Amino acid sequence: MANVTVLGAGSWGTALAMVLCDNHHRVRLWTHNERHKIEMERTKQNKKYLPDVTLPDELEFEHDLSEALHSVDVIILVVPTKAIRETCKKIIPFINSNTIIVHGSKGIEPQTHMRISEMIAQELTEAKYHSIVALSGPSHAEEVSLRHPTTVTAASSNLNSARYTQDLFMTDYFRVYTSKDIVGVELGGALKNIIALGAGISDGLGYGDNAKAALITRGLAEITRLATVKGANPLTFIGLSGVGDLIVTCTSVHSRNWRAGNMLGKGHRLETVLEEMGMTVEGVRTTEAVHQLAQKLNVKMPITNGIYDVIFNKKSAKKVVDDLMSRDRTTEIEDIAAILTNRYSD
Ligand SMILES: NC(=O)C1=CN([C@@H]2O[C@H](COP(=O)(O)OP(=O)(O)OC[C@H]3O[C@@H](n4cnc5c(N)ncnc54)[C@H](O)[C@@H]3O)[C@@H](O)[C@H]2O)C=CC1
Ligand SMILES: O=C(CO)COP(=O)(O)O
Repeated sequence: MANVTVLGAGSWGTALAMVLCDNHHRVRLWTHNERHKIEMERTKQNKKYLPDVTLPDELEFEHDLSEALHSVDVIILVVPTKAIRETCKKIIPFINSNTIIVHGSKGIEPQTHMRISEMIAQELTEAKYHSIVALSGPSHAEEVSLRHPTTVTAASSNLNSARYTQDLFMTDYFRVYTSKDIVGVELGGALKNIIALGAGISDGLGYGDNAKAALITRGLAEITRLATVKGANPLTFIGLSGVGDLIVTCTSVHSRNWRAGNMLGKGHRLETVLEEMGMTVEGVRTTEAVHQLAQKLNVKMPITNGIYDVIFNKKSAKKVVDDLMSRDRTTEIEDIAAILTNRYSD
C-alpha cells in the first residue's frame, strides 16, 4: 500500500483517485477550492466534474497542501496545463528525493512549447524528487469512474518508475502498459486534442464519418511528423497514446475538445463555447503552442494550422475544409516513409 495524493479534483483526478482506492492505497484528493473540498466530503460526490458517481468512503479530501502531502510517496498531478507551474511551486516544501511525480495532464505550453514533464522538471530544478512519469492514453474519466475497461501507458525515462506506476494503478478494469518514450506519449496525448477539436468542427458542419476518418488518419500523420522531429519514437503513435487516444477523443461525446469543436462548427463564438463548457478544453492552448512550434521547426501541419485559423483568426470552418481539400496533390506512403526516416536520420 502506498500513500498517494492526487492534486486536482476535476473529472480526471477524481477518476484516478477512485482507481487507486480500488487498489487499497491510502488516497488523498486535493482541491485548491475549499468549498469544493467541503462539498465533496459532505455529499461523497464531485457534482460538477463527475456527476452521478458515488465516491469511495476511504477517499480523503484535502484543501491544505501540507496536510495533503504529509508522508506522501507518490504525487499524481492532474491539474489543467495552465496550472502546472503554480502547483509545482507550491509543492516544493513537501517533496523529497523519494517522491515520484506522476502526471495525467495533456497539453503543451504556448511560448515555451514545453511538454508537461519538462515544465515540472523546470519548476522543480532546485527541489529534490525521485522521477517524473506521464500517465496517458484513451481514457475518459466518465467511463473509468464506472469501472469500464480502460488501457493507458505509464511513460518515463526511468523505467523502474514507469513499472512502479503500472503496479500502483493496475486493476482488473484499468490496464497499464509501460514505455520509455515519454516524449512520444506526452506529445500524442496533447496533440490529439487539436485533432479532436477538428473532428468536432467537422461534425458541427454536418460532415460525416469519411471526413472524420480522414482527420484522424492525416492528423495522426502530422502528430507523428512533429513528434519524431522532437525525438519521439514513431511507433508510439500506432499505440494507445497515438491512434488510441485519437479514436476515443474524436469519436466520443464525453470529449470536451470534441464538444467545443462541435459548437465552433455550428458557428458559436469561442468565448461562448468555453464559458458554456465550464471545464478544461486543453486543445485551444495546445493549438496555439503547436502552431508556433511547427512554424519554428518548419514541420508541415496543415490540419493544425487550419484549426488555428478557425480559433484564433475567425476564419470560416467551411473555408478551412475547402482549403485543406484543395492543397497540392501528394502521395500517401512516401509521406509516411519520410516521417519514419526523419526519426532515423538524427
Ligand atoms: N477528463 C478526462 O477524461 C481526462 C482528462 N485528462 C487531462 O487531465 C487534466 C485535467 O483535466 P480534467 O480533470 O478533465 O479537468 P476538469 O475541467 O474536469 O477539472 C479541472 C480541475 O482543476 C482545478 N483547477 C483549475 N485551476 C487550478 C489551479 N490553478 N490550481 C489547482 N487546481 C486547479 C479545477 O478546480 C478542477 O478541479 C487535463 O490536462 C486533461 O487533458 C486526461 C485524461 C482524461
Ligand atoms: O484525454 C481524454 C481522453 O483520453 C479526454 O479528452 P477531453 O479532454 O477532450 O475530454
